[in-house]
Amino acid sequence: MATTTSSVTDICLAAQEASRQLAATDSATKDRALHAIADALVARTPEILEANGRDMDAGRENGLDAALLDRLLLDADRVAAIAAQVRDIAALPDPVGEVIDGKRLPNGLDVKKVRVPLGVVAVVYEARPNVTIDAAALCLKSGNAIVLRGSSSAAHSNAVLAGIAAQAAEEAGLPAGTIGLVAGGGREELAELATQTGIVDLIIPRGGEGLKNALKGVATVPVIYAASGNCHVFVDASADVATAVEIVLNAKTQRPGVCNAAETLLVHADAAPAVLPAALGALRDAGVELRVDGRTRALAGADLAAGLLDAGEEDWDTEFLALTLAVGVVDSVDEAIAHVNRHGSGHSEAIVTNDAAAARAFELGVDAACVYVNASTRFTDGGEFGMGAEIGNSTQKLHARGPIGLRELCAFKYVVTGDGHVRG
Ligand SMILES: NC(=O)C1=CN([C@@H]2O[C@H](COP(=O)(O)OP(=O)(O)OC[C@H]3O[C@@H](n4cnc5c(N)ncnc54)[C@H](OP(=O)(O)O)[C@@H]3O)[C@@H](O)[C@H]2O)C=CC1
Ligand SMILES: N[C@@H](CCC(=O)OP(=O)(O)O)C(=O)O
Repeated sequence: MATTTSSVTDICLAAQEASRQLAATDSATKDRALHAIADALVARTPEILEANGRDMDAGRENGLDAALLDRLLLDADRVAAIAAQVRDIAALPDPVGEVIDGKRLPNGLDVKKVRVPLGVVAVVYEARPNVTIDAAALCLKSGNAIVLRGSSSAAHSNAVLAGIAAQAAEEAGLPAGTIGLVAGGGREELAELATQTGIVDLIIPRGGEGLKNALKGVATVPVIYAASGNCHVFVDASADVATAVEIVLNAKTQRPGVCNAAETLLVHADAAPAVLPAALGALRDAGVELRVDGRTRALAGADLAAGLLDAGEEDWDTEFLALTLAVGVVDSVDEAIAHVNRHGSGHSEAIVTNDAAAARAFELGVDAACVYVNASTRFTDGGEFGMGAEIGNSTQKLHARGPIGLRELCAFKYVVTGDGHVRG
């Protein structure tokens, strides 16, 4: 069963014990466990919804806004979708044992580079209960034990979800400790988890810059940050106006509260007279608050100008996570790249262009996990990338970048086979 009363160290030690067995567990057993989890989630939906109802009541009492409540909410359809995602993960190829590289040395030694699980993965995440199951399923499939630490706002939902998953996994033959949940205390659990040196192999904090900063000073175990997304859409001089409007509208409004939503629109000065009135009009009609620089205001037209706010310097650095967008005009692709690299958070960046050279310059120049050419930033997602799901989107460069899926939850080892070889 998922543990909620043991100490953080006890939960991590149990996970470590489990991880040793999981690393050698065959694909069929892992897939059977994943299907058992999916079945149990569907069968025990009323229990999940009852627990989620308690989190929702507390969220309303604590004044969580509508977007956060929607993120927290589960209903029967959402539980069914979570279960379906677990089955999708089961259907993916097992990354463990995959030979990434191999060669026969001149001395006859056979050297294979083989994908292996990391061991124990700890995940700290926001008040989105589906992450409990997505993360557990990805870790299980990749042969890792997981220690979960969700938001206290989702504590009841997470306890039931993790409990169901842990029980189903154990009944399907996986070791106790495969799925652990830390949920007994407050934020100090983060430091406890992040200092389990020699027990936890990786911690993934999925959340905002506050979480990232809280970890930075204390973590002694390896960390992959799945942090904030200050994402941009740059409309180049050659862009088609209708395409540009559609992409920026999608990137900003399709789900404004997520990490891959756009927060700034940059427009090339040569395209601005045509693009800005169309884009700003569409964004305004979609309810977006627009914070603009002086050049944007001058080109917006009288009809739109009255509703525009002036952008302050801090707006270029702000992840609004809401229907708010900063808008500016730049004179070149290079200026756009420089702006993105200065203000972006290394998450997802898009260029809209019909010029191959501009696209190439943006691809090469922008330092981010995902660079889009003529597509919305909203695609940064493990599910959308065909990875089944994601633990989060890494905003750092080592060892994973962008969606963290099965392969990113693995390391590798060299398996070297000889025939009585000794080194002379
Ligand atoms: N790159 C990615 O994959 C993703 C990034 N995000 C980013 O997350 C942010 C939105 O999420 P938000 O709701 O703000 O999540 P938070 O960052 O506030 O919280 C996430 C988790 O971290 C904990 N936490 C937060 N701050 C601290 C701290 N100082 N010390 C210890 N624990 C802490 C929270 O605990 P508790 O709630 O109990 O306080 C929660 O479990 C956005 O910036 C978004 O871009 C979101 C999803 C995916
Ligand atoms: N990658 C996911 C978004 C992840 C995310 O940002 O989640 P959250 O901040 O909890 O709403 C998607 O594209 O839907």
